[in-house]
Amino acid sequence: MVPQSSLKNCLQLLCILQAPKAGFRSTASGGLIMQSTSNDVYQNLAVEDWIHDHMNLENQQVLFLWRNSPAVVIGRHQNPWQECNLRLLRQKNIKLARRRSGGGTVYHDLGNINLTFFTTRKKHERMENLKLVVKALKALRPQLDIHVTDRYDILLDRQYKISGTAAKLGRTAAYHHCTLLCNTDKLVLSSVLKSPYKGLKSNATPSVPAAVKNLFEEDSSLTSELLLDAIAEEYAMQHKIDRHINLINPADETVLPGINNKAKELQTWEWVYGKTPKFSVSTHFNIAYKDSVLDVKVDMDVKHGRIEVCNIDLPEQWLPPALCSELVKNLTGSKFCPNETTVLVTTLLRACPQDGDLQSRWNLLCENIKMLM
Ligand SMILES: Nc1ncnc2c1ncn2[C@@H]1O[C@H](COP(=O)(O)OC(=O)CCCC[C@@H]2CCSS2)[C@@H](O)[C@H]1O
Repeated sequence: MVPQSSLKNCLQLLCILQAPKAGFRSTASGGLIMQSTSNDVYQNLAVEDWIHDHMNLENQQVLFLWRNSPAVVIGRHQNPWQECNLRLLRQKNIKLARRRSGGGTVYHDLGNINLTFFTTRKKHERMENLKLVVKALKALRPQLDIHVTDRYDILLDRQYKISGTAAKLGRTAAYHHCTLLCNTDKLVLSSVLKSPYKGLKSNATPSVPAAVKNLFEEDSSLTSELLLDAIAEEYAMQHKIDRHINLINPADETVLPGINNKAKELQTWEWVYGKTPKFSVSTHFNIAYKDSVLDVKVDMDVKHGRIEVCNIDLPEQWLPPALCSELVKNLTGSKFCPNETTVLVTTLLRACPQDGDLQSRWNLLCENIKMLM
């Protein structure tokens, strides 16, 4: 049985969210605080998209609070191969998401909170939002030494980053979102945000690495819940609204029509990898086989995540040139992706003479090529 009060809240939220954009009727309040019931990064980014696309923010600003299970979130114009260790992400089951705002790459887990401030484009004010966060933290723990930098990071003790910022400015609506490190796994953070890929050239936005710290390290009585409540309270006070946090389920199509399609789109390979700005890989690797060591040179141009031009340079006596050019031909046009390459090389190998020695060489070569991806 749903309690009467939460049913009422849910209906109120439904009315507010679904009021038609043009004829939106403002409530008496000038703002709304929402918190996601989901820890899925794609669903939460989809809520951001939904609010940005559907809500009239003219008389009503929104603060959206959310947390994710382990995920790496890259900026809109970034290259995931350049920014993180994709193999480690796959091994550790850490999701990779591309957001719609620009800027660098961050790591999320349940020890990190995310805050999204929605306003009209005209009222977009990153510094004000960050000052609000600092004020809330100071109200909670006055001894904290925290301040906002001119690149909109929040620093602890003048040197450790505890929050990173990015923004999306639409035609009329805008949002500013930021992280806040409370108790994130720093070992995982630093290991996943290290790229092992060599010889990569691109014009994609690079991240700006920083020394990070958790607020919990400074004061072990701090929890994500305490921080969220303190920020909601400060937001409510400054916007003169009810401090009630409206829970929102990002899978609920009755409240957020079309949300599931938005979440699906954010998970597609075409969005996450395919939106990577054009880049090139120019590298070489050694293959040790029997008594010799072979040097293999590989050059690739990758556009929309697909191999556009491919060159593999290796001695003729090691692999029949026809086979090498068949590999190059098949790689061209395919996704720069180890799974797709596995399927492709397995199919090619089936059509090959059943020669054990040749197969071993082929496997070694293909494994090394997959390691570049
Ligand atoms: N969670 C988190 N919070 C703060 N700083 C982080 C975090 N994860 C990594 N880092 C550090 O920031 C740099 C990248 O800094 P850089 O300045 O390049 O990028 C950012 O800060 C982007 C912030 C995006 C915020 C969005 C809000 C909701 S969805 S993601 C990285 O190399 C680490 O050193």
